[in-house]
Amino acid sequence: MLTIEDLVLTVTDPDTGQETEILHGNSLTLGAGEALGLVGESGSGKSMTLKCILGIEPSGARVDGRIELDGTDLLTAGGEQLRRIRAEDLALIAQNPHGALNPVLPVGRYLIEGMSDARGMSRADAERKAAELLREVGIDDTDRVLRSYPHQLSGGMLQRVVIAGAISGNPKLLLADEPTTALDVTTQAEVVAILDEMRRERGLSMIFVTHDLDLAAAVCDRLAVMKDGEILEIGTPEDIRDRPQTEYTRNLMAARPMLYPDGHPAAFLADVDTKEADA
Ligand SMILES: Nc1ncnc2c1ncn2[C@@H]1O[C@H](COP(=O)(O)OP(=O)(O)OP(=O)(O)O)[C@@H](O)[C@H]1O
Repeated sequence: MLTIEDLVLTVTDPDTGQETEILHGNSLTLGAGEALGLVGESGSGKSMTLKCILGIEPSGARVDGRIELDGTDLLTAGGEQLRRIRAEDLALIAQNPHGALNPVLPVGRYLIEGMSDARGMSRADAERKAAELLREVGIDDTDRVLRSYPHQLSGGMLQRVVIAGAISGNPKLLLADEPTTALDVTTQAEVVAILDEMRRERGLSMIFVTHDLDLAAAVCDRLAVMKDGEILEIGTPEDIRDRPQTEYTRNLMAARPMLYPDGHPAAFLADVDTKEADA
C-alpha cells in the first residue's frame, strides 16, 4: 500500500544557503495491514521520513524520489487530492499527546468535533462514537474523560485519547512517532499493547518509529534499521536479531535493554499484574 523509492531530503540553511542532505535515497515498502518499525539512534532520520510522508518537512526543504500510497504519488499529487489523503488516509500519533490536544478545550471536543467536522456526523452520533472509541482504547469512565481538560489527565490517558482520535477517521496508515517515549514504563507497555491491538483488529498499516529495538520487534512485522539518514537493512525481527547484516545493527542489538523479555508488551504487563497481585 506504501512504496517509498529513493527518498532524498535536502535542507537549505536560510542564512548561508548551504544544502545538507538528511535522507540519502531510502527505499521501503509496506503492505496492507503490515507494521514496519523504523529503528535507530537519535538523529538517524526516522522522524524526517515520517514528515516526508505527511508532507510536513521543514520549510525550504526539498524532497526527491517517490512516495506512493495506494497508487498516488504524494510528492506530485495536487493540493486538494493531497489534502484529502492527509486528512482521510494518514493519521499521526506523535511523542507528546499535548501537541495534538488543545489545552483550553475538554478532550471530548477534540474527538467529537473531529468526527462531526471531518465526517459530517451528527453531534449525538459523534458523542456516542467518541465514548465507544474510548472504551476500545481501555477507558471506562468515558463521561469524565470526555469532559476533562488535557492537564487533568495523565500522559497515558491522553495518548489513549489521541489513539482513539487517530483511528476515528478509519485511516489506512498510522504513523506512530515514538508514541510512548514520554510515558513511564508500565504505561508505555499498556499504550503500546492497545495501539497494537487496535491496529491488528482494524487491519491498519503502521510505521512505528522508535529507538527501542525490543519494543519495535514486539509489535512490528518487519524492522528497518536507520543510521545517519540511511536505511541500513530491513528484515523480520528474527532476521535482525539472528542474522544482522551490519556491524551497526549488531551493536544496536547488544546495547538494547531487555525490557520485554517475553517478546511482547502484553507479556510484560501480565508479569506486572502477577507481581502486583503477589504484593
Ligand atoms: N528543521 C530541520 N532543519 C534541518 N535539519 C534538521 C531539522 N530537523 C532535524 N534535522 C536534522 O535531520 C536529521 C534527522 O533528524 P530526525 O529528527 O529525523 O532524527 P530521528 O531519528 O527522528 O531522531 P530522534 O529520535 O531524536 O527524533 C538530524 O541530523 C537532524 O539534526
